[in-house]
Amino acid sequence: MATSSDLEAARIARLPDTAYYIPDFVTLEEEINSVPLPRWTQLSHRRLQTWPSTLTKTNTLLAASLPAWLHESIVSPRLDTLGCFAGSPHQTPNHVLINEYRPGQGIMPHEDGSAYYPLVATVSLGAPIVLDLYEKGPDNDEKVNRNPAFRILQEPRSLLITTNELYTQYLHGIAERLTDEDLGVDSIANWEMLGDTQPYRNSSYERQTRVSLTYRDVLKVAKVGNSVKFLATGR
Ligand SMILES: O=C(O)CCC(=O)C(=O)O
Ligand SMILES: [Fe+2]
Repeated sequence: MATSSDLEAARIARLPDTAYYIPDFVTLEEEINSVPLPRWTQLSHRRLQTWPSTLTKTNTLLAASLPAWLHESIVSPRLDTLGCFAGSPHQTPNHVLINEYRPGQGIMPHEDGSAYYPLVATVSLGAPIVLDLYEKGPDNDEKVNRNPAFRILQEPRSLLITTNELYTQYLHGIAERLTDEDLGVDSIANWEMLGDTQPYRNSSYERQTRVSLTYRDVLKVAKVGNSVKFLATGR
């Protein structure tokens, strides 16, 4: 079982502090069983699920448990064993965003911001994808460069953790492309840590549908009465 010393061994040494990459974090069987329930919000560039609910305008989570298939299933206990949320206020994730990217879809460079403890744990399912990291601009909200400062290849079934300065000082995004190119030891920060470099022998691959489960700890949680809960969840 993965423990906190495994986390140290998984640090991506070529990146600013701090990112961790663990290939084969979930098994093929677990991957197949973790296909999310149909609760998608269609965005223009991808589909999104937010569990247990979207945050309020003041970035507050209305207290509610994550559904069992997200929280009691394999992933959360494994994250707890790794100890990655040990320093966060609730010591365990309380919020999960699930993104689906079809070929050609992506997510604009952005930062996840101060609503969350500065750590995101991302489980990738279905297909590989490249995550681009950009340095922040002088006004702290625009990317400096058109080109990413770093690129991380996320294999299906892998876990990627981004935290500390990498969370606060960089933007991250996924390019809207049909093919990820220029894949190799020079351009991919976690190349030596990949479970399988075979698919990238030709230094590129055609995108297929990829799903990401991004686990976070929302700092502000409000206990709510039943009436408010009803409004928030529609149940
Ligand atoms: O799909 C990913 O790996 C990144 C998703 C992301 O940046 C987000 O949901 O904030
Ligand atoms: Fe993000």
